[in-house]
Amino acid sequence: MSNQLSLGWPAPAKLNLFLHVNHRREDGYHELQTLFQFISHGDLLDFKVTDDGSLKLHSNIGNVVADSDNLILRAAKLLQERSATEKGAEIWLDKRLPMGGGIGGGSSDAATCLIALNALWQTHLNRTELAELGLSLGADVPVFINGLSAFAEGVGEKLIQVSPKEFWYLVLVPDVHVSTAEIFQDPDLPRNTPKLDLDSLMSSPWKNDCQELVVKRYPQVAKTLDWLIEYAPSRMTGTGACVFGEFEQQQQALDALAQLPSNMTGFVAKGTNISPLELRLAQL
Ligand SMILES: C[C@@](CO)(OP(=O)(O)O)[C@H](O)COP(=O)(O)OP(=O)(O)OC[C@H]1O[C@@H](n2ccc(N)nc2=O)[C@H](O)[C@@H]1O
Ligand SMILES: Nc1ncnc2c1ncn2[C@@H]1O[C@H](COP(=O)(O)OP(=O)(O)O)[C@@H](O)[C@H]1O
Repeated sequence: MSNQLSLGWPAPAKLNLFLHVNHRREDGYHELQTLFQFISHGDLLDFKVTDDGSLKLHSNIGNVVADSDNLILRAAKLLQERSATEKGAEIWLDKRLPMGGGIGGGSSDAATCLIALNALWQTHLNRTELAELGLSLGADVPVFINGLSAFAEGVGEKLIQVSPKEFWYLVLVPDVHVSTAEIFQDPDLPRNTPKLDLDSLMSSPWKNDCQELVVKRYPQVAKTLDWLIEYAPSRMTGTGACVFGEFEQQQQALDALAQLPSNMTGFVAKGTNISPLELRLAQL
């Protein structure tokens, strides 16, 4: 595989179909219960394996963040260290997902990088080992490595496979950045939703415990959600700012998108319980 281009590795976004905050731990992190589903919209990565150990990232939007902070380069470096491979890579990122919107673009890029380079470098780590590496980069990385929609507990690392209905979603992207750390530090965040068993959670109405607070703090999120809720059952994903409405048919979601005021942005995507990354991996 050396020095060959390997094109079209998807890094799909995720939605948190529900998100419950159960408890703040001694270390400040929060115990969550959440349901992750992938959607058919994401970033795309291309790779060229090199023999000199160097790592280089190019992107359609220039510097995504400083190289030392970029989750793609951090993931590649971790895999090099863990496997002691002497190989390197040139990586091209086609960034399509909004950053910091609660749809997991950075985490998904990191997961795709780990899965793709593990295959291309032939470093032979298994999924559990890759998920462990990924967790050190972010709480949402393991679910992207696993590649299956999942119910998650802990800080997101304890995963149980589930298959929620694959709706069509209209995802709206409010023009505001919501910091995950800031929301989890806010004294007004409710953090006492009782832990429930999976069957009860799947059959109760789904909610996001961060939504009320984010809506209160960020009028742009409130306005966007108010608009969307007229068209479909709608909620916020993660700690925001993105919100999603669920539709039975693609056309219904597209019709709503066509009505979107010019000062709002969004896209239509399908919920998918198997990550598009799995399908790409199977093509090798
Ligand atoms: C809550 C979720 C749900 O998907 O939100 P989104 O980021 O997707 O919006 C994620 O698990 C977020 O994971 P991730 O984005 O990796 O969070 P991190 O960077 O690890 O955490 C940022 C900060 O948020 C707080 N934090 C994060 C996760 C958690 N379970 N409890 C916390 O208290 C911590 O203060 C941490 O320093
Ligand atoms: N490759 C990357 N893509 C996006 N964000 C990245 C990347 N590498 C590092 N980051 C940083 O991670 C933060 C969270 O990214 P992202 O996963 O998009 O947010 P969220 O989890 O809220 O959807 C960004 O604000 C950015 O500073």
